Amino acid sequence: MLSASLGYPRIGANREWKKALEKYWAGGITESELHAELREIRLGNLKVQQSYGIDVIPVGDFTYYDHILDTAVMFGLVPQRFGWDGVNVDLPLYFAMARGNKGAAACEMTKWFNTNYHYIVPELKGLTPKLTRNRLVDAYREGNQELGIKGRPVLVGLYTFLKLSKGYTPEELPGWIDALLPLYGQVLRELAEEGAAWVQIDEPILSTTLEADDLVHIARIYAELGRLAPGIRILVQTYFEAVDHYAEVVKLPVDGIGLDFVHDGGGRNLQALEAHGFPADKVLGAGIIDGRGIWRVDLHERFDLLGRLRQVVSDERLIVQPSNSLLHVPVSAEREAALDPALRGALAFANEKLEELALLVRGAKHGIESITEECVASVWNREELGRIRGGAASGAAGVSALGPEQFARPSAFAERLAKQQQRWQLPLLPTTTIGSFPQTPEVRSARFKWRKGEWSAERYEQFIQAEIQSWIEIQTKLGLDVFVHGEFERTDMVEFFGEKLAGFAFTAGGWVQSYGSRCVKPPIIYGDVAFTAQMTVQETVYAQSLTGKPVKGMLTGPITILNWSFVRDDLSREEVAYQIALAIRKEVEALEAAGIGMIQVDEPAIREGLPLKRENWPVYLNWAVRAFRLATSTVQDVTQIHTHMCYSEFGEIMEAIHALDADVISIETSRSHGELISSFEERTYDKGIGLGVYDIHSPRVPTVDEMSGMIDRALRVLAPEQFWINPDCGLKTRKAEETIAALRNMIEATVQARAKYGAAAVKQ
Ligand SMILES: CN1c2c(nc(N)[nH]c2=O)NC[C@@H]1CNc1ccc(C(=O)N[C@@H](CCC(=O)N[C@@H](CCC(=O)N[C@@H](CCC(=O)O)C(=O)O)C(=O)O)C(=O)O)cc1
Ligand SMILES: N[C@@H](CCS)C(=O)O
Ligand SMILES: [Zn+2]
Repeated sequence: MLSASLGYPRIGANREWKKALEKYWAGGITESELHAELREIRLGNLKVQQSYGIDVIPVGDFTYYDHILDTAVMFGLVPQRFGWDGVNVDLPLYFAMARGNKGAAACEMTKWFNTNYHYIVPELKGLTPKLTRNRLVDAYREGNQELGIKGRPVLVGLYTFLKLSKGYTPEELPGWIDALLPLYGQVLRELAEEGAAWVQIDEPILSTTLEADDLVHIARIYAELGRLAPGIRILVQTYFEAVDHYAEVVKLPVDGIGLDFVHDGGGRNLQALEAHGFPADKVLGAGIIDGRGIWRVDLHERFDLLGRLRQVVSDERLIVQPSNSLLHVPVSAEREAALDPALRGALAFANEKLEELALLVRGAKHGIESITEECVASVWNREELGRIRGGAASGAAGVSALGPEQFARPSAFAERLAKQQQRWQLPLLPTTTIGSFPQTPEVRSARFKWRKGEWSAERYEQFIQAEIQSWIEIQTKLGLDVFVHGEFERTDMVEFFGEKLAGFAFTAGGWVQSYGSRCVKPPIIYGDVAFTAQMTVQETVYAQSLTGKPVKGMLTGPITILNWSFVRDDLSREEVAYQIALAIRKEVEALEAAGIGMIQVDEPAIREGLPLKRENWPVYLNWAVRAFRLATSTVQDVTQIHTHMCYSEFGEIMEAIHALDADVISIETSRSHGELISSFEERTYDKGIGLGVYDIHSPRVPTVDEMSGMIDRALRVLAPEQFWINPDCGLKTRKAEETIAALRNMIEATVQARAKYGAAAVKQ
């Protein structure tokens, strides 16, 4: 029996990766310095995995931005607008695809399955693939030569890659498979020549709901790859859910299959394995340690699971591994000494997970007695955690006592709208932003000084007030219609609320990559969530005191707080969502009582939480919508509830979006080049809506014409009376100059649109 890792966090124990990239982008280090810094992190990652005694160590999972972008670039899939010479994809071009440059908009970015990791969407239209550089050979060679580690290269599977790409029709899919097969074959052959014995090919698409054709294509791909590259053994890796077609998947003509035994719909992979057996000529990669959660396992319980797997698969064909790449968890819990020891003891980040794997393999090889001490400790850890959780006031039980009126606004939308229009007298096509303004180094450093005790709370508060004041002035000068206070006091839109609500803990260094160099520090929900004190009223009321324009209160919704936190595993997610909803509702009510008449409750993660299997969608969407409504329904008709969503494909959940019953919604649209707009073609969406008119994740300032184009496209399917003009998302990642320049252009595009659509609106 061996242990394996499927991928390791790139960011470094202290986010060295992020810091190096950002220094390079800011011109602070040269390209060769960047290469040297990232090389050190990359090799360091391999060494750590080796030091935990992991037998099979992944190579090629490291990246300079995103592994899907790497795959596209490896196959020369560079969209024409970047003017590629067709020879070598250099670093500026690579980063331009991710972040945009002066001449070309960035590629789209979207959620990686149901995680908060975002990948760059490959664009295939009009392109012919070719192998540029075999980056897996480079990675394998480096590990081998520098550290003597004969790693297992990781590659995203051809079918998953194509399914996540855009720019081709369903009829063109077989042609794309044919075009990529020889290239995948060449990559694998070259790896074999370099000495790699195995390759891990990730096909998480196998864990989603598949159509009949999908399996036919997948079987053809792997039959063909086996023929093209007979010298290397292939492990097809699935994760994030059970595979629906177990018998077909394990029959694929490959040498190993990786299955997730943690996130498998309540044991479906295990049931299938026990019912159908496992082919005797294949290796099973058994994902038995949670690669997405952060709780230490009960080693006894995992050992029992391993025992059941060993009944079906012999030890020499069994590899014990995390359920998925450890990319989704922080690096090490070692830094978390400030936490309550009971909580600290129950945490397993990437390194602790590797330790758990090594222990399980040791137990299997030498008998469970060889890990008795660790088994006892693991049980004790979980008991201690239960002790500090306190008595569970179950959210669902609490919710069942709430009447239906708690989940619905007192009046229908049309009635509310009339009262809100009366109150606000907004112009046609009102302009607003999504909430955050630049979190400059000064803002972050002020917070850092306050946290370290160098600044008093009073000084920090004054600093935040000065930022708010300055941005109220900027919004006034720009001529926006609905203002925001700017969220300067927040580290992150989820972590901030986690720090203020009961039931949450937050870490010192629990960072996880979200997209590119941007990281998040998800708070940990370990106990019952409850409101303790007002969280946002002071800053919002202060901002409102400086202007006659409405200032939107700005909160994060229950589903987003849930999805972007690490969540306790002893209560259902639904119950935890209701607990959060009731806490957020208290803040909504406090804002309203303080005179704030527009309140935005952001739910950008609602789509991301959607189960991978379609049959599980209705149940999730039902409780997600109920949680949002529970948080927002007790306000008066004249109080306008806004919500916001970004970086997901929303077309499929329009009905649920409608059911949220928010008065106004803003949705990211421009980074996906306006694709969402077609979802409104049926013209059934009747509430206020702002489809983002520019991409905020790119440092590039969009032109007035580009934004006018977005407005025109949207107004082909939406009425001007319901349309709002706003950027795609919050502006915290942008510099002040970029933000002001882009908003100035947005206002200019609005002025032009009002002139163009105003007359038509009057006529209607
Ligand atoms: C809107 N999005 C969000 C997602 N998920 C979230 N949890 N939050 C989001 O806003 N998912 C979808 C999208 C896109 N994703 C992201 C994710 C992350 C960012 C982002 O800007 N991240 C920041 C980190 C923010 C933060 O918490 N900062 C802290 C700590 C700052 C820090 O590094 N301090 C230094 C010292 C500073 C000094 O001056 O000395 C240190 O600790 O070493 C803070 O503000 O206090 C990032 O930079 O990665 C955006 C979108
Ligand atoms: N209000 C948040 C939403 C981000 S999804 C912001 O503006 O940053
Ligand atoms: Zn957003």
